[in-house]
Amino acid sequence: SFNRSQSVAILGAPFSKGQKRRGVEHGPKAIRDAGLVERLSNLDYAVHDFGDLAFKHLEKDEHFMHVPFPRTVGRANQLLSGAVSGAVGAGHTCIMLGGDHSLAIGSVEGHAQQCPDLCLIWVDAHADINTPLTSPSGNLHGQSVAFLLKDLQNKMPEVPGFSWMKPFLSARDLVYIGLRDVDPGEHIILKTLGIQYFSMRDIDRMGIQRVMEVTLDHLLARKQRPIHLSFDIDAFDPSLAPATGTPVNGGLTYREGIYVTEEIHNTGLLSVMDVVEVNPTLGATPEAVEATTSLAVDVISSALGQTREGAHIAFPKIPEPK
Ligand SMILES: CC(C)[C@H](N)C(=O)N[C@H]1CN[C@H](C(=O)O)[C@@H]1CCC[B-](O)(O)O
Ligand SMILES: [Mn+2]
Ligand SMILES: [Mn+2]
Ligand SMILES: [Mn+2]
Repeated sequence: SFNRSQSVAILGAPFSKGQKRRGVEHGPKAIRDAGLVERLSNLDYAVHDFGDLAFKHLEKDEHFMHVPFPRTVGRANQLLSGAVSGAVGAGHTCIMLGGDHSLAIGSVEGHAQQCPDLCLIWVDAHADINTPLTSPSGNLHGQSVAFLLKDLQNKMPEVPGFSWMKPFLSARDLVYIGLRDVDPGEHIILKTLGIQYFSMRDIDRMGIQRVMEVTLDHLLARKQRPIHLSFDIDAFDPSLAPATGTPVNGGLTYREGIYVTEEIHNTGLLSVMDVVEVNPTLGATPEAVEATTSLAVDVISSALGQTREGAHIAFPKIPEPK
């Protein structure tokens, strides 16, 4: 059976072609510069930083319909898939630092190569479940989930660059938390597929404790299995995470976001976590960038076991004078 490893692998994915704003490719460096490795080393993990993947920009990469850079995005995700599969296969808990949210295609696919029974928790202001036929922008960071779901395959065209993969996830194995900006095409997909989601209104009604209880029961009650947590920093309120490409008012409080990751840690089943859409060039001030990057470090640390009540690994008992 699956048990959480004591070693964590950090994978940097400096990639931006799933959307149109420059700068999100600098996310991995900005999150590391906010002290990620030190913070994780203080927890009971061996930390292996695998560095950043080297993505190639493909010269000939014409639009597919209104979708930009399909082959570049597809190839990047093919590379990321192999890296995530390797890290999980080597027994690490894997932290993937984005980069834009199109990277979840490769991250979840690579994870599923090792853990085909994985479940996916998508924390985001957005559903990222447009198909090329419903997408208002064509940007692939708003379509990631549509590439993963078996239930959507007769609604998906063949997108150039993605022939290396096939869909593997069932709609029942996915839960959304934090939705507050869902496109019409996404809404009909969520309703038609009966996908379990908790919008910001649901969080207001139920409270985050009940949302997590229902989420983890929905995904784990029948069978314990590895969790893939795909965390878009724009799930947080823009007052907390301003340096991101598609901010939407009325997001998660700091305490709600940390409660989500504490509960996921406490399952002992976290296997891969994506932290995406940190764009250090979009902060209005250095303080705004720092707030966003340190929030990313906090949420990763919490998912890996940092607790608000403290811990005493270093002190087996209260020290006594000689
Ligand atoms: C684009 C603006 C006008 C809108 N408020 C916005 O953000 N919209 C979201 C929702 N659907 C859009 C799309 O599919 O292009 C945008 C994707 C965001 C992707 B994500 O990874 O950041 O979650
Ligand atoms: Mn988002
Ligand atoms: Mn997203
Ligand atoms: Mn975003």
